[in-house]
Amino acid sequence: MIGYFSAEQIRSAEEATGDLLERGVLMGRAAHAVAEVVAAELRSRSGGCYGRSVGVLTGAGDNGGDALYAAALLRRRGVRVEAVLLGGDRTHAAGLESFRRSGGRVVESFSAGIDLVIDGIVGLSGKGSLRPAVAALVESLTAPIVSVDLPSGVDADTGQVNVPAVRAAVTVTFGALRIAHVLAAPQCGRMVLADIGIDAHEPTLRQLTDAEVAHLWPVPGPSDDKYSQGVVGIVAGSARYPGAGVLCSGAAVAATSGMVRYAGTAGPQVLSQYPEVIATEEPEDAGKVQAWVIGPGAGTEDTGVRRLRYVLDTDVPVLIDADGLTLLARHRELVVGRSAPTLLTPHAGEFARITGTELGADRVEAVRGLAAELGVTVLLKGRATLIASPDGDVLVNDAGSSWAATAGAGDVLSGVAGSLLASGIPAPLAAAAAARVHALAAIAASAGSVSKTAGGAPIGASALVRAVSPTLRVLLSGKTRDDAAPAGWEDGRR
Ligand SMILES: NC(=O)C1=CN([C@@H]2O[C@H](COP(=O)(O)OP(=O)(O)OC[C@H]3O[C@@H](n4cnc5c(N)ncnc54)[C@H](O)[C@@H]3O)[C@@H](O)[C@H]2O)[C@@H](O)CC1
Ligand SMILES: [K+]
Repeated sequence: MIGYFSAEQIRSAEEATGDLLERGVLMGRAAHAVAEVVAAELRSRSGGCYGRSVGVLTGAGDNGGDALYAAALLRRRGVRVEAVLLGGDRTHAAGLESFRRSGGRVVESFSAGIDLVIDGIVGLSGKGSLRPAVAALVESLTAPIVSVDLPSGVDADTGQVNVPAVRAAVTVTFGALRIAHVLAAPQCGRMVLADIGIDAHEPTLRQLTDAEVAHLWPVPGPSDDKYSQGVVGIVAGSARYPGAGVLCSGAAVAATSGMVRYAGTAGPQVLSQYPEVIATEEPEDAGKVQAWVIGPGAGTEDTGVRRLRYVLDTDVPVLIDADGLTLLARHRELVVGRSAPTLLTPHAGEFARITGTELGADRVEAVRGLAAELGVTVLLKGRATLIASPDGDVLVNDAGSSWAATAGAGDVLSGVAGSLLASGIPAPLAAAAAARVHALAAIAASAGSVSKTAGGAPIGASALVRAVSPTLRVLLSGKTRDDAAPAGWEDGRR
């Protein structure tokens, strides 16, 4: 499990160190970590440290203090350092003194040809857009940037990326990851987490590791058969959108060894691609299932409402997506008080349709609010997908790429998550594990190989379905012994 913490949680953890914080020990450690990362970047980008030049941008707080102390340490390695003090006379005094003593120069603007910039404008206390003068300077930067704690202009708690904000090549943070490091991951570049001797507990957001996903993924045991592993029913696709039924069913077939039933008018198209699926026209005729997926391409007319009412009246988990969410927005009462879990998987537009208001900057609060209000699990899609349980717990998955931003990719996610629900995995974990595998499959499909992690080409959702199995093969290859289970996750299974 990877934890992400709010600014307040980080401050409390820092305060809990008492003496260390007051004596500036933590800042010294932070500066040391920044200097190490900058030195390594200089070596890899320009072949060494000595004689290279680094520009430092400082604001009015301790973030600038970290940057100035780091620059003083770099000066001792023969790096030329110059600083633009954007915080004026509120610049961190002791940091500035150390910087000056080391031979650092304070300048109005950077010399031509600097090799790298240290961004110490704002960190945890940054709020709102960067001041206009600062913004203009940030926009003019061309050298690679190492951000201290957070890329300036990115909100620590919501991950909101103001315009402009620093786009870092590397971000060095301290003690524990901040929420913005996952919600605004593309802005942060490579993350380095330095141990400065603080302990933060009970993160606001948690992300499953690949090992945890592998551990909870269902694989058939010696006494399993097609029924015992969970049967998922898919109500998706229509005469107008048969493809949604095909993609959703195909993803469900690939995700687990359990059985897939299909209910809708796209049965012939589904069967032509996946003959292992059992198809009927109506969910009432489908036979017993352990979970339902309803909505992708299913249409929003009266038959849709009737089918939605039918599946929500059952006592098995139900995943509602796409057209199902549009119908739900008009009949929210249908999910309230269900005995079995309900999982909603909206994108931002569908989320706004259900809540009646546009998603604001604070996606975590929004998704948590809807989950609590309806008593359901909500998976809000995005580059960083958020999954909120009714009890307020929030999981996150950073997709690591945006290749899955393509038509039909949501249908694939529903199919994968639905088959996990049918296998008995609790809704939040099923949603998070599905999001993780979906993201890994998108990268693999785009790269053309599961072993390649970089490069790639645009993909369609069919390629994404085909990549599910190879992705799982790699993911599950580490799942050999029960004692390889990460602590704390055994209890996650029902
Ligand atoms: N507290 C500690 O023990 C430690 C703190 N550390 C550093 O201290 C940082 C937090 O320092 P501070 O709380 O002093 O605050 P910051 O340095 O994040 O911000 C300083 C000031 O910048 C101004 N500001 C806010 N938003 C702005 C904007 N949009 N544009 C321009 N200026 C803006 C405000 O006046 C704010 O108080 C962390 O991010 C980290 O880098 C590290 O040294 C580790 C230890
Ligand atoms: K910063």
